[in-house]
Amino acid sequence: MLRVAMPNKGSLSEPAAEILREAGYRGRRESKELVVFDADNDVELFFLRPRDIAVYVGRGTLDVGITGRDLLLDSGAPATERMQLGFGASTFRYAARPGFASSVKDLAGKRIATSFPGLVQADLAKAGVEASVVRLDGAVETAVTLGVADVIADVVETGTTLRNAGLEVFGEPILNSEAVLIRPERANGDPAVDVLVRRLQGVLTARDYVMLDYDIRKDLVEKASAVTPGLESPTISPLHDPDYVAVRAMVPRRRTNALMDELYDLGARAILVTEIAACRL
Ligand SMILES: Nc1ncnc2c1ncn2[C@@H]1O[C@H](COP(=O)(O)OP(=O)(O)OP(=O)(O)O)[C@@H](O)[C@H]1O
Ligand SMILES: O=P(O)(O)OC[C@H]1O[C@H](OP(=O)(O)OP(=O)(O)O)[C@H](O)[C@@H]1O
Ligand SMILES: [Mg+2]
Repeated sequence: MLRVAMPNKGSLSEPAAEILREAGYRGRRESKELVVFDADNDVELFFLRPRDIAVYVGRGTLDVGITGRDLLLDSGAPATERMQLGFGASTFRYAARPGFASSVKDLAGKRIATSFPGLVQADLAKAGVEASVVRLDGAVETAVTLGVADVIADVVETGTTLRNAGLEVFGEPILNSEAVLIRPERANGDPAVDVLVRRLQGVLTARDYVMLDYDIRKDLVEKASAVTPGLESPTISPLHDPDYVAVRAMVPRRRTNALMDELYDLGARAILVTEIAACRL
């Protein structure tokens, strides 16, 4: 039985539940459910605090988990990334009142508030800077207003929270984070994990690609195939009219309209886009 750690709350919990559901696993019936047994897939899901997930997986108590890269690295737990999940993207950055500092080098002797002391200590050590780290549970942006710290280091997505607190980012981002699937560092190969990874990859592919179909004159098929090479190679099918063929290929969703324009200019007609519900590459 595969034992999976899932975030029970916070911004990663809904998209994490969603990607597992799309991959064919059972979800929670209500948000207070702590353990879900999915007999059909022989999987047990444990809903835990996002911050604790790397601890459980690092100890090998649970086989895999979904958490943020920032939480994984902050924990220092012996767990590693098995795959990126394409949601929960954010940066982890220093911020202060405008003009207070321009790089980590300016932080010597200063007080830095954060919920990620592990990440901050490591960044300060790398820069050879000595500063004091004030550990807070959340809403760290307010620490500067209240005089508890000079600087904060926190998760930034849109930057709205910082702006509202009158703060500005400075220096290089400490980390680019996103949701990741993690494994114990010393894990052995596990076929059940490989199945989970393949299923999740299928979901990501179905989200990122669409299926494109079109008809084109036979003499243009090489040119058209170069525009839509597909994953391996496009499917070319004969049509009743011997001068035409039908072409079918997966294309990146974000390029759909640009590719349709290009194909139309080339002479393709009956260009159709369809969603991919699921796939296994
Ligand atoms: N605004 C955000 N955008 C993207 N990811 C975020 C955002 N806020 C937090 N995260 C990510 O969520 C994870 C932290 O989860 P956690 O549940 O501790 O905090 P949260 O999502 O801020 O929820 P809350 O503070 O309401 O409990 C980290 O990996 C962090 O990068
Ligand atoms: O750049 P933004 O789009 O504004 O998002 C970033 C904010 O979101 C999270 O806070 P959350 O609302 O989870 O509160 P918290 O600080 O208590 O965790 C994070 O800690 C930042 O404060
Ligand atoms: Mg938060």
